[in-house]
Amino acid sequence: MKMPLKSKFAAFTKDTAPKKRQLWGPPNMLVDKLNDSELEQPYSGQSSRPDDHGGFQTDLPDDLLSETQAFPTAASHVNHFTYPSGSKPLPRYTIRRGIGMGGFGEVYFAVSDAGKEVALKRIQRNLDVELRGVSHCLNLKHPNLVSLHDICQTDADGNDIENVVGTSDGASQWWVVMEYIAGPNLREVLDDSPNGLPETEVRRWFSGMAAGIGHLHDAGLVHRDVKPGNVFDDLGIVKVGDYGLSKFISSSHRGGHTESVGTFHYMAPEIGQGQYGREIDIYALGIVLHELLTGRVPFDGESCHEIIVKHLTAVPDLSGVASPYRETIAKCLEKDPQRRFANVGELMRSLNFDPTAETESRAFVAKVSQAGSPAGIPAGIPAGEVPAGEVPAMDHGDSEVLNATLVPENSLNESVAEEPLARAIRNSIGDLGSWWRTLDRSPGLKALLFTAAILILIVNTSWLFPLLTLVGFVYVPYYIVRQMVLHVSQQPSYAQAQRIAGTQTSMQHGAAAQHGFPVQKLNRKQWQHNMRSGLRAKHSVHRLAELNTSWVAATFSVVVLGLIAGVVGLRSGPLDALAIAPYGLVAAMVLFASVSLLGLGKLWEREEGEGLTRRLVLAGVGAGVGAITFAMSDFLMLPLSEGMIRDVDVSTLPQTLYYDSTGAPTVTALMAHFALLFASLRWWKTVDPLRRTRLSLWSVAVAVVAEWAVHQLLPIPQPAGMMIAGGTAIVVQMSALWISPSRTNDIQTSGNPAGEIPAGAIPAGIPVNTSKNPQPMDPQSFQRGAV
Ligand SMILES: Nc1ncnc2c1ncn2[C@@H]1O[C@H](COP(=O)(O)OP(=O)(O)OP(=O)(O)O)[C@@H](O)[C@H]1O
Repeated sequence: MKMPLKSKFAAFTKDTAPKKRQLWGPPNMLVDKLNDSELEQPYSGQSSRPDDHGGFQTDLPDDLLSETQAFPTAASHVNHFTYPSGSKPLPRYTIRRGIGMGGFGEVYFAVSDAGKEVALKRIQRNLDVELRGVSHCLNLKHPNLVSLHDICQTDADGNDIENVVGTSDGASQWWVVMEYIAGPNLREVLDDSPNGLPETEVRRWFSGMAAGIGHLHDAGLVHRDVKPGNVFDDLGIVKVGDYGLSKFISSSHRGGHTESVGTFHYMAPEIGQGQYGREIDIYALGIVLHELLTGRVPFDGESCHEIIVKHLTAVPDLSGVASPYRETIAKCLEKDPQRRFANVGELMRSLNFDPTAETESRAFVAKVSQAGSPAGIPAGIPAGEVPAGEVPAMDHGDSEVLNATLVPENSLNESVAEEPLARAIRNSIGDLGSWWRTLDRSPGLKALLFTAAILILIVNTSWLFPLLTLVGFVYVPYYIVRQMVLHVSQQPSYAQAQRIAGTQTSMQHGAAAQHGFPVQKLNRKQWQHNMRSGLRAKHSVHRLAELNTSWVAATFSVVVLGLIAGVVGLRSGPLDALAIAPYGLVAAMVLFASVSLLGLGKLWEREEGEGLTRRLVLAGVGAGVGAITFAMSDFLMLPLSEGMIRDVDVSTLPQTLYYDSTGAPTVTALMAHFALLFASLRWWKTVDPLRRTRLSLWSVAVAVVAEWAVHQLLPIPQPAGMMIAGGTAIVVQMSALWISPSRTNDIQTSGNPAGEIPAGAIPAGIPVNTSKNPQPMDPQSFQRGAV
């Protein structure tokens, strides 16, 4: 049974977690509640252990627990804060209380020596912090962003470390000093509203989020962790927090970050491919909008794997969402990042947000309604009156430069960037659509305008149609070639990019590794299962480009094999057209068969497939090969009877239907022969990107033996038949896409041919899925066991 999101979070936060709203409120009140005498009790020495529910029990007194417990995510495997109230682990700041714990570490409420209230985030686990570019984040100012004040490093004794650039050693400690937000976060608000929020509230939260995230994008940053838990209500102003951090913490250490199951629900499909463009934020915004409206996320499941697969493959059910939210969410949740909104402004325009109504998202107003004014100037405030320091010192040109420098991991994404003309057309159509929707005219007048526009188009078809056809003739080949070139340039990293569902594995590995457990490898079936999800999610343009690449490779392979066969076969004897022609015929047949099989393989790579249907289709391909063989031999005037039928007495052949009086096969015999040959072999396995090795000589041998067997029933000239069968098996394997299991790292490749996980490789308590039909592991039980 599916667990509602709220319960899922509740399961993680467990019943030990108090309503977090109790923790919020005016800070002074909180400080009062948590008086120092209570808080100064030493935290160390308190034991924690897994309880029956997968949460934790603690020996801390209940009343203290109710105020100070760390709880918010599954990552809360440490259930008490390191620093008690009154301590000064960071010079100039005194900790008042712990607020909560997330994927990166603990968050404290603290007060500076001068009395400024701040939130201190202690980055745990000796993470590498790359400070290059952090200053840019620190200097961002926007009403809808939680301000980052500083990032500091202290040594083991709590002293400032002067030279902060670099990575932390074991003894030093990183701290993020940020604006303290007293209000609730959106996760808590949504947990209290299982059916979603009223529309006005939806608009307030969403426009504030969009404004903050839009500003980040303009500054060349991608948030990467947009989720309700990172959005706060600060006295009516919506603020987005936790930005930038994931960028500056070395990716090799993000295991903890992904431990929170909540994150999976907002994870764009391309993240598994290492793409971190701003489109992932647009995707997450779409998910949050759905949740704001309905109280549910569009993709939920029993396990993180199920959720990821849904992100990759499922079409969201938006039937319960009213227009225009439905269309907007659908576009945000497009699997292909290029089909989503190009930017946050476009997203907001699709919702017809009335800029004047969203007072909380004033910066967004500034951006949308005062296009051209510096981003971040609240609407209604003349630029000249903006307080000093409120205007970010960058323009859009700077943003582009920053994009290039701050989002380097997204090279894959950059290279498949939408074709400029297509983007311009798409944007224009989008703009036209939103203009039409916002056009303040009566329905009658709108209908009249619409009819007039159609009429104008019809009247002008005489020149419009040829013009568009001409443009199409130029543009379509250009588009395909562009995609091919871009795709081919990405081919070397393809196997790596296919680690989509491997994200789950990485997450499990990350969690296991963090707890010091040996990392478990997947068995072959599990690996294939995960990889197949990635293949399924591939965009059809990429599929087409791959197919083109394979076809080109097949042509080269055929030429090379043909030359080799020719050199070997014609090394002695006359070198005339009649001698060369049979090799040409065989090469042409191998090419035709390979091209057809590669095409089918591309169609079938998404599924394990149903054998019988595929064999029937293959029989059709074989019949085609036979027919063309006959036609070509006729055209080249190659006798099919001469010396090539072996082991067969011509008089025994069924002449009326299959063979003529000389024993030469008719077109029917050739068609039947190849139909039988193609249907008898599982060619889809031979061209499967997930096959065991790129070129299996065993498959080639099987094809040749099968040809020999069919030849015993329906003889054809040999060794031409065997050359066609064997040659096809070689060419398709050489040219079909192959994802190397060893390059993807996740599979157990050696020492265990059966692919089973060896007993004892996994510590007790971590569930191991060894079933024949691998089911994804449940992150909750995983973490329960792991901790
Ligand atoms: N600036 C802040 N002011 C007040 N509370 C904050 C602030 N930043 C974070 N918190 C709270 O601290 C707790 C931990 O936050 P943190 O961002 O570390 O974790 P998270 O968002 O739950 O997980 P992750 O780090 O994986 O995004 C949460 O309850 C969050 O609401």
